[in-house]
Amino acid sequence: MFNVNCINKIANVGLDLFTDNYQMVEQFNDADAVLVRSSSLHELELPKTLEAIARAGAGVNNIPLEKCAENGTVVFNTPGANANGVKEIVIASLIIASRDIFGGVNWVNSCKDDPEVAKLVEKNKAKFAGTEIKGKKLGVIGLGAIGILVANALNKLDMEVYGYDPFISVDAAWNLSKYIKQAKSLEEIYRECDFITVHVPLTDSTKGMFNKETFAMMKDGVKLLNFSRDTLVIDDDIVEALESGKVGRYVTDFPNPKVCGVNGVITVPHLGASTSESEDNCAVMAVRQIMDYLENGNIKNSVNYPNCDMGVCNHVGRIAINHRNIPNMLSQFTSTVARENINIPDMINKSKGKYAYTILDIESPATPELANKIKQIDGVLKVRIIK
Ligand SMILES: NC(=O)c1ccc[n+]([C@@H]2O[C@H](COP(=O)([O-])OP(=O)(O)OC[C@H]3O[C@@H](n4cnc5c(N)ncnc54)[C@H](O)[C@@H]3O)[C@@H](O)[C@H]2O)c1
Ligand SMILES: O=C(O)[C@H](O)COP(=O)(O)O
Repeated sequence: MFNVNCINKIANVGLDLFTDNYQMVEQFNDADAVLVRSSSLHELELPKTLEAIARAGAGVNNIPLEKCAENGTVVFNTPGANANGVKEIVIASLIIASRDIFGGVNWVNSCKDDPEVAKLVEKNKAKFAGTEIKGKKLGVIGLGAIGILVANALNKLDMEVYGYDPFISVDAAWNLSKYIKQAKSLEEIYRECDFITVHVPLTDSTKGMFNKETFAMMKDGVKLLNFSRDTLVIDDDIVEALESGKVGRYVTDFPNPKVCGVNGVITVPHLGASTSESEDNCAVMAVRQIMDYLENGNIKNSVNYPNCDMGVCNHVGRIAINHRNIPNMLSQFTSTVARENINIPDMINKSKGKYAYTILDIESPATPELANKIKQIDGVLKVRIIK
């Protein structure tokens, strides 16, 4: 029986996939696997028994990835599962950044008791007029699951789209419309674009990427959309840029006390992925990945361990080992198994950065004694008997 703890609400269509071999538990410390959305796990102690964390979503800055890897806990996310939800809200946001729809709606509501409201509207509507997005230049920074959908969709709405992503994957590049112009540098995006939308993860290198210096390179009145993460943008600098007119509008999915209510800021309550479709997609993907890991030892879409797939075990036993990516690990595993006179008919070993993962299929039942011997090897972080 596997114990699963949900830290945030996870869509039922995902949870319903768990078989009778799984039970939901209230306590994080009792869980073999944890499902989470945006809650921060940074302050939590990780029980040694925690096998997996699945982030039902894309961003994993709320999870201590290295601490999890050291604990032998595999962290998954669900790439692309909520990308369409974000794409659609970005399209809406471009339009609300161009036309004062919110200002107009709020003003009409304030006139609701006036019997002459229809006449008033015709007299005052010019105050809320705007511009169209057709023909304007849009810079998309980060061409992953979301950035690609955004770039292609806005190009179809007749925007001139520039894309920037020095780490673009081959798959992503195949999916990018040939009409998207490749920006060779961020400066090119800043110099050219009327609208900029950012779709990169929050990392040490992207934190604060929008600041005084970068705003200075942008066109006057540029409109910035942030559906990625709060701290990509330096709050004091965006407020100053809005006050000076350098930035015309800032639409952000991440309200905070410094930007809420500031003139020119449109704050959305982190709604990018809050559609029933995105929530369902993320939950299903997260649950499937957890089940495959717990039941078969396979890793798909991990952000701290390598992908590793041996399918379902057709041999007598299977042992899965989370370990450091250092020399001589494999030969120590195989010789430990060989000393027990056990044959290894199949195996796989993959690495990702400092960490690696090995699955050994064996021709005898995997015993706790054998698992313990492997656990003693320096550099091993966790050993699991899968079968
Ligand atoms: N608002 C929301 O509800 C919501 C929903 C989903 C994702 N997000 C955020 O959006 C981010 C992107 O999501 P995704 O699904 O597109 O992820 P993704 O991993 O598919 O794409 C991220 C892309 O950013 C690129 N990148 C990384 N560093 C870069 C840099 N310095 N300059 C340019 N490009 C860079 C990567 O190469 C990758 O192609 C997530 O990390 C998350 O923070 C927010
Ligand atoms: O990174 C993500 O997937 C989004 O920010 C969505 O977060 P949420 O699942 O808390 O809505």
